[in-house]
Amino acid sequence: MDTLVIVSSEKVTDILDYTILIPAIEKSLAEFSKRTGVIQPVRNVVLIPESEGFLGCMPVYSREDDILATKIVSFFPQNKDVSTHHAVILVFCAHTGIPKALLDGDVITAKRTAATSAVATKYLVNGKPDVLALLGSGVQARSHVAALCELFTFKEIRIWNHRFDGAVKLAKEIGLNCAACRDVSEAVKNADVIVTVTSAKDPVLRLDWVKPGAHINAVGACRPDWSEIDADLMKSAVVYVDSREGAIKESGDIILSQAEIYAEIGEVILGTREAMRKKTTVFKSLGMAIEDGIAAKLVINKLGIQ
Ligand SMILES: NC(=O)C1=CN([C@@H]2O[C@H](COP(=O)(O)OP(=O)(O)OC[C@H]3O[C@@H](n4cnc5c(N)ncnc54)[C@H](O)[C@@H]3O)[C@@H](O)[C@H]2O)C=CC1
Ligand SMILES: O=C([O-])C1=[NH+]CCC1
Repeated sequence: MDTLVIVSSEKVTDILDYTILIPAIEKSLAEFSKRTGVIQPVRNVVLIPESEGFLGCMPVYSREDDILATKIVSFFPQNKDVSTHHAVILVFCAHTGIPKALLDGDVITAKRTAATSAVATKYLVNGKPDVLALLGSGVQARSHVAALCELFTFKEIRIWNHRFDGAVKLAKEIGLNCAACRDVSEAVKNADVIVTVTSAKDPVLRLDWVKPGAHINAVGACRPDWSEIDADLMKSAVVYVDSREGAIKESGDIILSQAEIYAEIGEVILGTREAMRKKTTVFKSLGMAIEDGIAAKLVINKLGIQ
């Protein structure tokens, strides 16, 4: 085996800028929805009952992008002093199958998920958004603020968390235009963009709290029996997903509510499905291996890894 290069989270952080990541993710979402050059099975998951978590394996091949890679990601929701998600991404030569690089996947997972929501918001938000509401105050909440602020200038950012001190801490980090809220209804009132990034297994966001025409990035609840969004909201919104196949197998928000999927976000980017900006829209994100593969490729290209 040729030398396998190990890429640390520090290196990934240095290289992976949203200005390059967001357009690359946009292109890869479109590529995925063309159904021609990307082979990506639905995540294979081993459940770990003791910790109510899982280990997921996410392989992908993209002919167009010359990517052969797999992410392995763990989710231990009860972790207290360490992160709840950990990941590595193994990149292979797409022509020989020789392993090339092993990258830390924590930062890539945080940034590519937020970049994906930023792309979905760009296509689905109704006009220029002033108010952003985040439900959850962990890793993804932080990366979502950074990615969304790359594309939009919010007058107000509101944070709710099931533990109020988490919301207060994040609000202080973000600064002046940001407030911690004690209730979800207060956080999302008149919000133009809402991001749900919690480890909740039951709905935290309800239909009657959401402004008609708002755009919601529903990022948590990645198991078929978990949900973050109540069924009435799911059924009344226009629902977009990253992958139809993934959503009908993994998303409790969709399975439990029986909401209809209108389109993949890649189809909107391709122009084959409409962006219903004036309606309330939900982008249900589960996370795709092609997002990890593209992000990993940006990093290894920059490092000159052949
Ligand atoms: N769609 C995607 O591509 C990805 C989705 N995720 C999901 O996003 C969510 C957030 O991930 P991270 O920020 O990395 O996790 P984190 O552990 O850093 O943050 C989780 C947040 O949820 C809150 N929380 C925990 N239990 C809760 C409950 N029962 N009800 C309400 N809030 C609760 C925590 O206080 C914390 O603010 C998770 O559901 C995770 O699985 C994570 C990575 C990728
Ligand atoms: O795509 C991803 O890496 C994940 N989605 C849900 C948990 C981790």
